[in-house]
Amino acid sequence: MWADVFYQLKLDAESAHYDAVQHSHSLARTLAESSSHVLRQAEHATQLFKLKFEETNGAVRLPEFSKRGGLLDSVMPARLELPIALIDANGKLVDSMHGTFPPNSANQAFFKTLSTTGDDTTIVTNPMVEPITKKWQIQIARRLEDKAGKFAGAIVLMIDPAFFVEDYDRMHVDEGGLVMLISRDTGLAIGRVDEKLFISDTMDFVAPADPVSRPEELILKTPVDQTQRIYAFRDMPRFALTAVVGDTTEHALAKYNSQRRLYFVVTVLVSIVVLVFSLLLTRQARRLRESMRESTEAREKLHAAVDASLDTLFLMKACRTGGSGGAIMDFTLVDVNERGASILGYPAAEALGKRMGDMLTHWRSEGFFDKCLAVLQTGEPLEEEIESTVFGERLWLRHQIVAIEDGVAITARNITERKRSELAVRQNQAELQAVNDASPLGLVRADQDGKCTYVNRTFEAITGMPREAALGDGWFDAVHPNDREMLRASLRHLSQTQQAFQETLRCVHPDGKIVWTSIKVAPIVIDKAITGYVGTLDDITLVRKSVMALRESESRLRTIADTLPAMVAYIDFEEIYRFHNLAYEREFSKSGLHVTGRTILETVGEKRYGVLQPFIARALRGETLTFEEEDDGGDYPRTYDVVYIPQLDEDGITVVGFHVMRQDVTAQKREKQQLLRLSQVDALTGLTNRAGFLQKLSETMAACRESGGLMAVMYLDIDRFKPVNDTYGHAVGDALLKAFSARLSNTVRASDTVARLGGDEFTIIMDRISKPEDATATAAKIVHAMQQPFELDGILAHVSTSIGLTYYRNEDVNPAELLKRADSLLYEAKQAGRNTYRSSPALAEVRSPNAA
Ligand SMILES: Nc1nc2c(ncn2[C@@H]2O[C@H](COP(=O)(O)OP(=O)(O)OP(=O)(O)O)[C@@H](O)[C@H]2O)c(=O)[nH]1
Repeated sequence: MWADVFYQLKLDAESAHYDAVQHSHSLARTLAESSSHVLRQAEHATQLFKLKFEETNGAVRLPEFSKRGGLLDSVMPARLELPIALIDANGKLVDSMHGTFPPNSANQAFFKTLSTTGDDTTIVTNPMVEPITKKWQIQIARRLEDKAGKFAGAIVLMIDPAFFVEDYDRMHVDEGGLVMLISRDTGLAIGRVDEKLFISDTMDFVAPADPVSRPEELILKTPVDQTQRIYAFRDMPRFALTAVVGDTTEHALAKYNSQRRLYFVVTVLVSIVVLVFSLLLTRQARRLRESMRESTEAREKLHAAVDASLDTLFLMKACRTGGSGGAIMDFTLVDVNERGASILGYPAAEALGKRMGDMLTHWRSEGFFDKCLAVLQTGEPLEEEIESTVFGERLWLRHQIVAIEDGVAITARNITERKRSELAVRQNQAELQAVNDASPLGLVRADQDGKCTYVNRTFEAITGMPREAALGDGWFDAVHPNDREMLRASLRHLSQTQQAFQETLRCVHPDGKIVWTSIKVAPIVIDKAITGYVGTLDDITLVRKSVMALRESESRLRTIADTLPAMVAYIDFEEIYRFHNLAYEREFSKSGLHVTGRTILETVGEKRYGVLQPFIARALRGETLTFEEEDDGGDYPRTYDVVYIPQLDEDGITVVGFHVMRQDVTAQKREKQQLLRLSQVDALTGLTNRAGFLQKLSETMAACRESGGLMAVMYLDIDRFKPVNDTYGHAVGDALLKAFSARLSNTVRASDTVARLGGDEFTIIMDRISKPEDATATAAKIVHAMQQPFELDGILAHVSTSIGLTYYRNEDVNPAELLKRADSLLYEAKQAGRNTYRSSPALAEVRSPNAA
């Protein structure tokens, strides 16, 4: 359609163009004729002048010729005031009007031609620029002769070409149309567009675009203005001019363009309509194809489904005696799937059209025919599961018989497997029943409302309630009245939380016997909803008795343990307190601790645990041990006697924990230390006695060995003490001993140990002396101090002392030997006359001023 439209438009365009050319050509012809007419009239005017000139023998003049109503006015309107000139035979300007002419034209070509040729013709020049007025002019000149026929001059008439194109209104040129005269020889052109006159000396044009069909058309090489036009021309051969008229393309093709727009609008509308219809048709066609494809697919699927179906499918039509209306004697197979055909033992194609009675041996004996007949006659479909013999094998079949038009459709499925599974399930259920009944636990199942749906034999035995009585809400009656509310509350809580619970409750037999049971109930949850409950019931009467006995035993044990003053605890292998008595609780509850369940480390803290850990490790290795634990964590330091006794497992080997017995012995220890201290003090003088001295000596020697320091030991004896005793009595002797002791203590350093070994013998331990001279100086000081008399209750006693002084520094000597060494030196001092000291020569020889 579009091709036709374009083709038609092409034809119309050509036709419109042709018409435009013809129209322009017609106007050009009019212009050419009009212009030729004017030029001819001008020629005619010159001829009239010539005639008049010759008639008047050269007397006629221009004003007379050009006057209104004169000769010129008869051929050319005088009002045009055409420039006109009269030139004599010498070329000299005789007269002129309405224009400026050269005074002499003898040298001009037209004059020479006219003067030399004898023809009575006009010379019409190409348009040219008039030298004086500078206007375009066409000059028309004619030879004048005298009576003798000799050249007498020339009449010259000038016509402005604008005159030809100004009068274009007669040509009905439309707005924007162009009217133009072109000089074929010079290319000079004058034209007009609307009111605007234009002159060009370069107007050029080419041959028509289609010289065959439109020979009148003309193409301008250089456009006159911006307007597109269709030009046509008409030659004026006599005057070497060409008349050109151009109609605007817009105007010339207006009708065509309007028609083209109409074509387009109509074509577009038609196209849209066609397109819409096409789309609708395409969509309909696609839907049709789709539905056909779906229908084909559905049919194929149905066939495939029927073929692949586990069901056998038979379509049968009634086979009657004597044609339609007769009694049905059998059914004829009209359609069957592959599975059905295989049961019949024929390929499907062969089986079609055969009677069922001929193909199935049990057709009538197993009642199939009668059933089909009944369905066909009553219209009631039949669905049942039957056991049948197929190819000698007993199979379970589920079949459905539905009436169709004058026949029946049978679908049958082999459900032997399912039937066997059901049997197996029933078998399993029976076994499960037996297992349930054999279970030592009572089992109860309830629906979502808590109504009992099942109990096993054990439940009956435990509760003394028969199954029938337990069903529904009956099972609650088996529970002791005091425990029923608790059970109901637990079931309510379970229904809200879906969390299983376990409770201990009592059951009451009809004879009043109480059975303690542990009941555990769990919900059956499907898709987050409770669909029922399962509970187990365990007879714990015996266990409970044992537990009660155990609790009683434990209680007794606790009572005993709590009455003990000692702290008693049991700690397991993980070092966690599992048991402790009241004393233990008192001890640790002071710091706010609850010990049971905590580890030893958590209970006693890191510091004490560091001390205890080695003992704990030994106990857990199976060692029974006793140790003394010092605790300085309280208000005052305390001492405990601790016993760890490991606890062995039943195998007698594995240590599972240990018992702790912890007793505060702080008071006993303090008493013991007091006794010890007293046993080492001399009763008379209050100084350290021999035992205390020997212990102190041993300790000081050990410290010296360790530090490498120097120590000194002095052995003193009072000189001539016996006479004091003898003279003044024993009491004075005692007083002297005390005074001696006091003076001795005052003479030495506070850190030195002064001891009385017995009688009048004393010792001094000088710990950590820097050099031997310190000790000898002290010995000398003592000797000197004791030379002073002692005033004893009015008695003045004069005694002195002798000293044996020895040293010790990391030697292999025991305390007794060291003391002996000092004693020997004392002896030496005595031997030396008393009142002096003797020291170990090995270390230093220091003598007092009185020393011998
Ligand atoms: N009053 C009193 N006398 C005591 C005590 N113990 C011992 N004696 C006496 O002290 C005397 C010690 O005598 P000696 O050291 O042998 O005699 P001495 O007179 O000091 O002689 P020298 O040591 O050789 O100068 C004895 O007579 C003892 O009976 C005591 O506890 N009190």
